[in-house]
Amino acid sequence: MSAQREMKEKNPWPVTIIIIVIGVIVIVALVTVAVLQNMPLSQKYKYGIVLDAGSSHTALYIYEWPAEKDNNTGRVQQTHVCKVQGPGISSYASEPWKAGESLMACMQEAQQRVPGKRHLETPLYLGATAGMRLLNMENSSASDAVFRAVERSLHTFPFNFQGARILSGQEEGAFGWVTVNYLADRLEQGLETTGALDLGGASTQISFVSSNYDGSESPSNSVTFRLYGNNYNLYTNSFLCYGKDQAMKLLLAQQTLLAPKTIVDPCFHPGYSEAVSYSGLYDSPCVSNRKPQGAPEAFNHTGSGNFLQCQDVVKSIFNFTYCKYSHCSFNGVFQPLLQGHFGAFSAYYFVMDFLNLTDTSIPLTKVKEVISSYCATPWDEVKRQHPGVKVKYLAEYCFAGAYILTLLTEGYNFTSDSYTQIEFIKKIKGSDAGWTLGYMLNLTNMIPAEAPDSPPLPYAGYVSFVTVMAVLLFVLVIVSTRRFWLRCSKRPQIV
Ligand SMILES: Nc1ccn([C@@H]2O[C@H](COP(=O)(O)OP(=O)(O)OP(=O)(O)O)[C@@H](O)[C@H]2O)c(=O)n1
Ligand SMILES: [Ca+2]
Repeated sequence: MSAQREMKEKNPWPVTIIIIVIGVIVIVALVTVAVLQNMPLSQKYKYGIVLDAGSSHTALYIYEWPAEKDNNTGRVQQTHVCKVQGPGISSYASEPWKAGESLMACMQEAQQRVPGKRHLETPLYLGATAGMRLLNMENSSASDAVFRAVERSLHTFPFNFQGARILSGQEEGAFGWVTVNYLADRLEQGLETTGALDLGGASTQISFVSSNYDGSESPSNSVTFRLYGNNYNLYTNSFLCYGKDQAMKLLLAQQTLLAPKTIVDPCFHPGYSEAVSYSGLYDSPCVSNRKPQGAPEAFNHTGSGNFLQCQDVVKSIFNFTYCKYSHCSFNGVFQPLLQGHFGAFSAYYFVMDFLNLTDTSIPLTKVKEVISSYCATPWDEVKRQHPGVKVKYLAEYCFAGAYILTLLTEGYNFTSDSYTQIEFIKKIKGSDAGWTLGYMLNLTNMIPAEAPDSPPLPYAGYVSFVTVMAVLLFVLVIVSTRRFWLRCSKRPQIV
């Protein structure tokens, strides 16, 4: 009996096995709890909706971001875009209710796309740009009526509607810059920023950071931001009437002064011929003061497809003669020296993409040759070659190509070297380049002024650290237990 007890007391294994089992259970429990407790929550998303009420069209964008990273560095991305059928809301000045009506289909789509339980908290914004700026200048009660109609429609949806308003040109430029740099991760990482070039239908914006610009020379062109702990002094300018459609009106108005009945336009294809009404041409404040006295009802707009002559006429809509600052772009507007990389979007992209000229390593001389050859192509042949493209766009790509080149090189002073720093873009990482994302990020305070604190270890590092430490601790306990038992078993037994 006493010999059996002795044997049991000298054999350490049963106790060691129990300790190992308990130890393994403790480690597994410890690591599991630590990992689960600190694991990013299962992906729940929040949403935001922005309606871009541009001069030529309206588009609805839905953005989403991980719910738990609300006020942090969580990636906000575009999940859906809906193109509103019909023209921009400013075109409904004479029947404002139609402006509200036009948004219904895209809004219904948004209602389907955003999960029902998020509807009430989802902010909805409508921002109008140059088309409404012009309508407001021309007839403010008509622009108010359009806004009332649009607001009435938007209020019928269950979202958190934050209002409809006209953005200033400065906001439009600055938020386009924020969008481009946010999407390319340049702000969070404090990298050198990319400039933004936006060509709309009625206005065009240029925004960039230049190290020789502190904002003092022309304060109205300066916007300052503090984002993720960095200060930015942004130069931005919006040229009202220098969007693609209004610039074309300036060009036509210029030419009708010389030939009021038939203009032979070098920026349109040979064989092109359209009747244009004077009232349609002069319906915008960009040109209304130039309407010739006793103009006929309509004029005949024909094309000759001559790129060099087209460039000359295009140049005539810019004023390069006066500048009260150290440097100017055009029309006496201050512009610091260009610096860095630029993203060019909206009509810059549509036009250059159509002309197969988005590659900016193509030398400017070659770019001119390509546009020149497109302009010289007879109109019938152009239509035959591009049956799927809207005829209005097709007719205007010759003018638009010449206009973009003139705006960039003569207007903003891009050289054959700095032209290569431009990238014609539509989307960045799946989200459209444009002012809407920057606008929403700003209004929802989603870009912090200071860089957020981050945990000392990334999640994977944290998990590895906890596991290694727990295993080490376990090995230590086992080794100590075995040593203890071995020592006990070697001690002389008192019988
Ligand atoms: N495939 C396309 C699509 C659009 N356009 C033209 O691109 C111009 C600008 O379009 P957009 O950037 O959508 O202008 P808006 O936002 O409507 O105008 P704004 O920003 O001035 O208010 C318009 O003249 C339109 O005719 C084009 O040439 N080819
Ligand atoms: Ca626009």
